[in-house]
Amino acid sequence: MRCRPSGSGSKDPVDPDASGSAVPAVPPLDSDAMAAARQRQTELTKPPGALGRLEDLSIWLAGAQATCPPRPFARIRAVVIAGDHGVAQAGVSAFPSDVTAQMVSNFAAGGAAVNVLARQVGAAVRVVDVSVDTARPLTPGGVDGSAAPERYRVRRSSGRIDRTDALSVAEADAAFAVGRLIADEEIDAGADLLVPGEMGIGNTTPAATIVALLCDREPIEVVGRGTGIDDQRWMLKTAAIRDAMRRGRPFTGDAHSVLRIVGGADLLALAGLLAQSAVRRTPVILDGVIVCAAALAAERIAPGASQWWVAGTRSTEPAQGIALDALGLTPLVDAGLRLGEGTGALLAVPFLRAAQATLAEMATFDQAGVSGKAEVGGGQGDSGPAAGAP
Ligand SMILES: O=C(O)c1ccc[n+]([C@@H]2O[C@H](COP(=O)([O-])O)[C@@H](O)[C@H]2O)c1
Ligand SMILES: Cc1cc2nc[nH]c2cc1C
Repeated sequence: MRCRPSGSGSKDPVDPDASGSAVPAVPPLDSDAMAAARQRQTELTKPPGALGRLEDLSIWLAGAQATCPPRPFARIRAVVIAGDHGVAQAGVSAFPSDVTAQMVSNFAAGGAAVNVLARQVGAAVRVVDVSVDTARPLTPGGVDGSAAPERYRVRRSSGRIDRTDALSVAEADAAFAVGRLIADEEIDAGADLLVPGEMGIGNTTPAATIVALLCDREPIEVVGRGTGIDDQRWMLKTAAIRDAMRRGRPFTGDAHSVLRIVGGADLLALAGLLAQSAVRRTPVILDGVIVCAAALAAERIAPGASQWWVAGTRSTEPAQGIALDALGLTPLVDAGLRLGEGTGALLAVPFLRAAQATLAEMATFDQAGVSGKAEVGGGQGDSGPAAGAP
C-alpha cells in the first residue's frame, strides 16, 4: 500500500481580479491512493463488496485526499449562497421574495434546518448574500466575518429570466469569481469537505431552465413543484421556463453564458465554488436541484470537476435527477427532501464518515485470524468495489 502526502488545497488559488470563467485545469484523483484503497478493501474482514457504496466512497475519498487509508474530516463547511430572482414576479413560487432575506436572518440565528443538520454532523454554516433583494448586503464577508460584505454582493436580485438576462457580462464574471473566492477562503482556512447550499425564492425556475438547456429537455420534463406550488402556478412556471429557454437556447454550447442569461448570481457563484473546489482538490457533497444545476454547468466550464463531487441527496425536483444522470452521479440519500440550503447533502456526511472509518479501522483477515478464502461458488457477492463514481 502506498501512502502519499495529501495535496489537498495546495495549489492554484483564484486571482480575485481575474475575469471570465477561465479556471485552471482540474487535477485528477490520486490513482495510486485509489489502487491502494481498492486493494485494502479486499483484505478487510468482510465478503467482497459487502459494504456496498461505502466501499466505493472510501476509494473515492482516498483518491481525493491522496492518501490510503483516508483521514477523518478535520473541518466540514456548509456554505449557503443566498440570492433573489426577478422571475419570482411571474408567480412561479408559493412564497414571496421577502422570505429570502427573512431566512438569511434565520440562518444567522441558527434556527434553520441547515443549522440543525450541520450541528448534528459538526459542520459550521456560512451564509453569503450574493444577490438578495435588499439595499445592502445581509451577510458579513470572509470566513470570519472580517471582510467587506460588498465584495460578495454581485447585485440586488438577478434579472427576470423569462424577459431579460439574469446578469450583465461583468456581473456574471464577478459572481463566478465570488464563488471561486469563497472556495479559496474556505480551503485556505482548512476546510477538507465542502457542502454548498442555497436559499432564494424562485430559484428552482432558473435551475430547471439551466438543466433543460444543457440536457436538451422540454420544460415539462424539468418543471417541479419547488416550494409546493399549485397547478395554476405550475402552469406559470412552465411558461416562464419555456420563455427563458427561448432566450437561452442560442447559448447552449457555452455553460457560463447559460448561467448568465437564464441563471443568476447565486447559480454562477455556486458554479465558481464547485469548479474551484475541484481545482483545489477538495471534495464536495452536492445537494438539491439548484446546486446540481450549477454543478452541471461547472462540469462543462471545468471538465473533470465532477470527479471531486459525490451526490448527497435525491430531490423531488425532476431536473435534479436529470442533472445527476448527466453527471453520472447517484445520490446517497433518497428521503423525499426538497428544501435546499445544503440539508440533503448534510444528511450524507455520516455515509462519508462511515466509509473513511471502515477503510481505516477495520481489521484485515490476517490481523483478525479470519480466513479470507471463500468456498468455491461463494463469497463473490454481486459486486466488488467499482471503479466508477462513488
Ligand atoms: O434543493 C432542492 O431540490 C429544492 C427543491 C425545492 C425548493 N427548494 C428551495 O426552495 C426555494 C425555491 O423554491 P421556489 O418554489 O421558490 O422556486 C429555494 O430557497 C430552494 O432552496 C430547494
Ligand atoms: C420558509 C422557507 C425556507 C427555505 N429554505 C430553503 N428554501 C426555503 C423556502 C422557504 C419558503
